[in-house]
Amino acid sequence: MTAAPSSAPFSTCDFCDEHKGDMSGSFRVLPPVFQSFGGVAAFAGPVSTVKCHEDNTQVKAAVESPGEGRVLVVDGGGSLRRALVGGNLAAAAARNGWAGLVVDGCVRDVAELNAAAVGLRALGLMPLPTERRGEGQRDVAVQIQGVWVRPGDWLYADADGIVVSTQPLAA
Ligand SMILES: O=C([O-])CC(=O)C(=O)O
Repeated sequence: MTAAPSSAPFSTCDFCDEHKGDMSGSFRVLPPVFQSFGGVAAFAGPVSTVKCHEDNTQVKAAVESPGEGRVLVVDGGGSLRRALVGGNLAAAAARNGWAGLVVDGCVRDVAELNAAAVGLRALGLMPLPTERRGEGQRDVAVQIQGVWVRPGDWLYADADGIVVSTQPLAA
């Protein structure tokens, strides 16, 4: 049993203790390449996805729509060349009830991100924004750092890491 941070209602370490023998693929762990931004340290919820490449049109549309406690997983292909989320989109995500965002790509406006009441993980900071060309896909299965994540999966992020499950996990 691992002590959870006082504010987190769950522990990814505890989930891993319980599910480390899972060979079904139902329980997955993302590689430890994400940095934590955003004003909420731990977050969880059902997954919605965006798949895009250096174009955040669909990310903007998603965070400007009701989040209903979900986590937006953005497959940006790991690109370090453009920021897919900045202060405005993080604030919109918080305002519209998204629990958090996991971005396989970069973000910008670090001070504004950290002031937003939303969880956020991303590969790093990059001040250059995208060009919005209207491209990208919504709610398709994506691969994040080689791990499949599907709309309707459950995602849990805390200070130790990020896990994904086809079923909600009991804290
Ligand atoms: O609008 C963008 O492309 C990203 C950004 O800077 C913001 O969210 O504030």
